[in-house]
Amino acid sequence: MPKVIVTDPIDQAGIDILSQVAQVEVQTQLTPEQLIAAIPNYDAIMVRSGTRVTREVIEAGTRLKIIGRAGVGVDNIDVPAATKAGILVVNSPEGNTIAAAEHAIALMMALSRHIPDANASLKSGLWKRQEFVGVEVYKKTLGIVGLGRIGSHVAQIAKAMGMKLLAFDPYLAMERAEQLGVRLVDFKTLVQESDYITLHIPKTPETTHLFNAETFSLMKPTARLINCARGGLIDEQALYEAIVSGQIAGAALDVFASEPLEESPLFTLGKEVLLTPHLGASTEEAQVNVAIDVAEQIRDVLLGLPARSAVNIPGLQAEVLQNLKPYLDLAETLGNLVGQLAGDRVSQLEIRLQGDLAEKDGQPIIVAALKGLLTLALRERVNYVNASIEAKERGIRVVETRDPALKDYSGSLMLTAHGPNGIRSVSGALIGEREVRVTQIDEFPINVPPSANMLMTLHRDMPGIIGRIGTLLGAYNVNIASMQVGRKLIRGEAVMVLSLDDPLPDGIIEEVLKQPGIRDAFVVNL
Ligand SMILES: NC(=O)c1ccc[n+]([C@@H]2O[C@H](COP(=O)([O-])OP(=O)(O)OC[C@H]3O[C@@H](n4cnc5c(N)ncnc54)[C@H](O)[C@@H]3O)[C@@H](O)[C@H]2O)c1
Ligand SMILES: O=C(O)CC[C@@H](O)C(=O)O
Repeated sequence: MPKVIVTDPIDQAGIDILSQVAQVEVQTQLTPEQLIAAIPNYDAIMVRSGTRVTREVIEAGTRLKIIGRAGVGVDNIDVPAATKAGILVVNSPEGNTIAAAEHAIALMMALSRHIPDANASLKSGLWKRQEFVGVEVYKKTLGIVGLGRIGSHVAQIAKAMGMKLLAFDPYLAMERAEQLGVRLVDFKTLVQESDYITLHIPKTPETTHLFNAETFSLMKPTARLINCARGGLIDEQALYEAIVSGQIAGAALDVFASEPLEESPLFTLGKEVLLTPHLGASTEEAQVNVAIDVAEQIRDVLLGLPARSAVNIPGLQAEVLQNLKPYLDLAETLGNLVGQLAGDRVSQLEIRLQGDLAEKDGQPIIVAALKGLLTLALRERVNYVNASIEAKERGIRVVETRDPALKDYSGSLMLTAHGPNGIRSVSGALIGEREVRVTQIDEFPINVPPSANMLMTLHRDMPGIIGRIGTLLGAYNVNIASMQVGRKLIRGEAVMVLSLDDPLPDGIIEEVLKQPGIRDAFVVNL
């Protein structure tokens, strides 16, 4: 039974799902060193934001197939290292959207009305009404940086509260902003015109310290900044100085450059600063959502099914995989076959999508073909996650071409590889819905189903050749399941493909090559 380790508090609903297919161990107090020592025993790890899944953890995780992040941000996971190792990373892109958006709004309101300080003051026995006079958000301008899932929901709530909305999101279509009643502006305009600014962007090199001393100098002295997205988007020291100097009015932060936050100059400030310990996703509902969402994906992947929210194989979403599955099998088979023909160190692979297949998304089919090709060298170390990276690292140039006019099958695929054995090509198609057929090898038309043990010859078409090969295999006690010959001209060059019930014993290829008329012979395992 596979083993899954859960290293952050996860709702029981998720543990129950994992337990359907795996032995689950919950260990939420591990040090980084203890995690590295433990990880070789597990097939999957499930985390929230509390565990750092570093390169060292990934490299030690020799059995790992999947890393599940019960939440959105994957900045605590070394995704490139996981991709390189062929480990799938999945998250829950929507499970905590509402929770995070509501927390941002809660922070904005609590900051505006000094609720935490007023509460603490009253509980300490004081009745100070004058000290906690706040400001209204009605008719104020809210600048939303990042109008994705959470930013959009914040926009909807803020609109209902009577706020004017601006957004900065260079990757968003104008129509989407219009639908939400938000004016898309450049960053400087947003910073200068907003009374409140709320951040809903990922942390990337481009967004790190987006709010720094220079940004604060552009903001209104009455402006307040909310960050419920990621630590590191704000230069916290510069924020402290901007508040102390009166450059801006205040800030409410849920996330910090270093977590858990143990010391900060912001701790010394009063009601103009409001801090929560990364609680954006901490609602009962969100924790159930993300736990179920990610646990289901881990369960499915351990059962050999696709994941619906894979972070490191964009383009291979579950529905796409389901629809394309027969074609992925075809591409993988042909990739493997053409690799065996072209020899080690293929420098270029051309993938030609023909007929109806030319209308489909080529990316997953290319990945499957590369997986088939690289399986020859990398065996089980290559998969859909790392096939493209491994191909790139090996200097394999990938060329995608399309020929919708070719209608010999409803959809067919031709792969051409440049390798030490020259430029070799194979074609294949699906018979019915999902039966793979190899339909051409180099220039020779054939029609063979792939099988685990195959013998292929290139030879001169001449009487007696089929009989001699049959007799030779018989002498080695190898049973022939099916045989196909393809040729372009009578007594010209030809190809023979035999599907065998038994593996070919060592030394037989040398014997085949000695037969008259045989130009080349290969064992092919598909
Ligand atoms: N505090 C929490 O507990 C909590 C909970 C959930 C999510 N989050 C964080 O909130 C953030 C937003 O999550 P989401 O689900 O809305 O993500 P999303 O991917 O749906 O939206 C992000 C938006 O940011 C935009 N964007 C990217 N780079 C940008 C840039 N340089 N400038 C402006 N816009 C940019 C994208 O175009 C996108 O529209 C993430 O960082 C996520 O990790 C925090
Ligand atoms: O795990 C958490 O509670 C935080 C999750 C949040 O930061 C996210 O990016 O989804």
